[in-house]
Amino acid sequence: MPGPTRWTRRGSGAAARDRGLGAAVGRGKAAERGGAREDGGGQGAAERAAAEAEVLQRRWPDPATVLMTALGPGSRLWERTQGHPDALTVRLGSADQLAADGGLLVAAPVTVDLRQCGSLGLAGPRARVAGLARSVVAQLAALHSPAALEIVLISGEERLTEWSWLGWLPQLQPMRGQDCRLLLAYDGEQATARTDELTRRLEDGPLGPGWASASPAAAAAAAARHVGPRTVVVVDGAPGPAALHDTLARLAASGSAAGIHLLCLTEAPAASPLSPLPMSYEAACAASAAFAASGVAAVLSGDVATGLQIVHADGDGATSGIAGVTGVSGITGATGATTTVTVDAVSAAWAERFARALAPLRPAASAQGGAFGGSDGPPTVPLPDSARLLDELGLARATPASLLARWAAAADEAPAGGRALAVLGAGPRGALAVDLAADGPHALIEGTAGTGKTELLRSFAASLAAAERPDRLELILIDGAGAGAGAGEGLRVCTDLPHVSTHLAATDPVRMREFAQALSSELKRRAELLDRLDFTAWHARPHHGDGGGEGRSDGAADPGGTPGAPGAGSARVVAPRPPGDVDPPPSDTLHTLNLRTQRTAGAATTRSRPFLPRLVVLVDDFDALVAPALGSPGRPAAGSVVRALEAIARDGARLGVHLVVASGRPDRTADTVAVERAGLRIVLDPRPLNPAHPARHGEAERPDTAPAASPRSVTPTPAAAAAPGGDPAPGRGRLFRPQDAGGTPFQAGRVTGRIPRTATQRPTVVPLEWRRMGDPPARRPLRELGNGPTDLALLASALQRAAQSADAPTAPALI
Ligand SMILES: Nc1ncnc2c1ncn2[C@@H]1O[C@H](COP(=O)(O)OP(=O)(O)OP(=O)(O)O)[C@@H](O)[C@H]1O
Repeated sequence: MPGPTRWTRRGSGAAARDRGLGAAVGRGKAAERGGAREDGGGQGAAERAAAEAEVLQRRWPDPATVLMTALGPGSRLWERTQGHPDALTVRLGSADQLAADGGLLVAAPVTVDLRQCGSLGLAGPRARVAGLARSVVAQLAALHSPAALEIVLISGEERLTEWSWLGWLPQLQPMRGQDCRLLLAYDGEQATARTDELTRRLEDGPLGPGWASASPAAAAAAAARHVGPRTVVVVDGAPGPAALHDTLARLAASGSAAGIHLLCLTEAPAASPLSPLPMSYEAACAASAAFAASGVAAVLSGDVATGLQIVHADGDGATSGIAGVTGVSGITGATGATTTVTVDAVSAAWAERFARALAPLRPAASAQGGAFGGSDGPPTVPLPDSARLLDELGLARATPASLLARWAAAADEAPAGGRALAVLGAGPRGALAVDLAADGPHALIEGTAGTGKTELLRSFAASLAAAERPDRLELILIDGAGAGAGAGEGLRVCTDLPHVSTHLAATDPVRMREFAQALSSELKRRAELLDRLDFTAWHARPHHGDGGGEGRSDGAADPGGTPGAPGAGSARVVAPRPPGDVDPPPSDTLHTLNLRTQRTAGAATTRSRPFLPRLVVLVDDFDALVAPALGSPGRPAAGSVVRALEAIARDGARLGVHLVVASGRPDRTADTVAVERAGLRIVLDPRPLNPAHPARHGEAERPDTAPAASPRSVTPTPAAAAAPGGDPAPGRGRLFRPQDAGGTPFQAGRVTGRIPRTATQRPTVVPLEWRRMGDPPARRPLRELGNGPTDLALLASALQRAAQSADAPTAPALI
């Protein structure tokens, strides 16, 4: 950090002279001087100078123009996009300046480019420095959109009212997944949260974890290369311990390497004969370490502190001008002595009016590209510790009517053949969904023991079922470990879903072989039926007799109808699958509704078209099928089941058959076709992405660096078993789509939890206090009904009733 004694002032050789006259008077004097110059220099130079001054005024608008821009809103609103030549350049005031050709630029703007100076300190008597700071922040907010600039305030409770106008600015909304309502800090805890968020970005930036000790040259070089949105942090009397002040000082010195610029306010006597500039500057440095570390400082001057002098922290600008500062070199007065700058300042009422005008404005969606989060869509939010699938599905109160509406919408929107859409849970931008038809065709879930694979498969099944009618989507469930007596049969609870035609537990070799054979026959049947078409094309093709594609005719016109318009003939008639035994349904609900009776040959044969729903086969403990334990009952037949599944992996895409497998031992399954052909990969791993920061907020934004989160490998680690700082959080994972190397983090939605007491979704009322806006938002605690039904049971029951009223039968069981 440069010492306070190494300073350079710009703008005055006579600090005693306080212009303090306001712009109008200043302009009058300047005009006189300009007139004198005209006599000697000719009219042409004066006119050129006037025109040049006007251009400069337009380029760096004064406070009046800034306010009009917000109130309009004017065409200049948020004009400074990333890469704009004047981005992050703020006007501090105005001064008469000499043009290159000798003309006088009257009251031309004096500006500081934060990109070049890194951070800017503002020092002076409190009331005056606050007025200047308001003007600077308002310029930034008017000229830079929230997509290009975020503004953070770190202050103390004593400034609560003073900065309350910031609450209206859209730039204070958290856009990088910060865990707060607004980017504010009024106490030590909030200030620590904000500085943690900022320092993380530096650690992840070009200087890496050693950013704090990087040389000024390295920081400046990294800052020059920075692309992307910027952050201006207003530091005004930061609360908290000394360590926080040190961090702020380091941020002031090196933050620009990651696009972070501090605006540090501090109270100091105005530079005047009583307190010469060096003394005022040093007083300010002593009061604030962040101020001292700022690349450039503006110290108010004069008896009434309406002047301004600019100090460069390392003194390099002494002879050659200060990099990033315009308007102060060559300043001259009538006597030829350098003059002070007349400071820009606005009142609190001005700022309030300005900020309220911006409050309702948001950047157009087209302007958001490349902003925080890097892509279109809503801003990122931190992932919750747990998520309820039904909430993520938007089915908090799953009712048959809501499901019927969903299915009807699917018939309208989905491509021919229907969709296989599954919401996995909460993602950084809301519910995270995958479409097996579009993104798959197959999916792989990997994770060590207890990471939530079985639960995710259940949620996968439940969510697929909520998205499509049972006659358009069939589910087959396989418990690969199949230890018997319920153990290892984690998917059995899903057999209540009306879409499930068959459940196989790998316990009985005879049944397993039958199943494998039936599955292979089903593939063959589909291949024959489709002929050379693929599944979607087959459903889209015009049918003889009805003139329309099946995909549209079923359900679109009549959501309650049977798939395939009755009476339509198929080019090739293939016998529908014969009904077979199914595992005895464990559920009372199922018995009550007796939906399985619909899976009779009668139900199938009344359809004039062959029954061809999309089929998803979900397999838990796939590794146990690939490498069955010695002595496990299913071992002799496991190979036949695996071969049938591999046939799906190879040919399923064309046949409308998808595979979703979960493996706890990737080392055993890595070479299987099922794994190789999985377009969607999900890695469950409860560890924080960077163990050095267990409690990171906004990890959703982080690029993936942890080797265990690679889409191809899961390595059991002790850290996986227990996330530091608390219990392990099962269900935390990352989804890797093709061409998505970093993956998308998510918290898997739980579906076997008990229905929460709050399932009725009463509104929650939370008092919002300005001083608490920097806290994490209040979240409604999820309290489950201790002995109530599970969400899965609630959903299954609603699905059954919906299927019944839609007359949408399930496919006959495979065996
Ligand atoms: N998304 C989730 N939210 C909350 N709890 C979960 C979630 N997923 C799983 N759990 C809980 O974590 C525990 C382990 O889950 P699960 O059995 O699904 O893990 P697994 O990876 O299949 O384990 P194993 O490989 O040992 O079978 C269970 O108690 C389950 O209720």
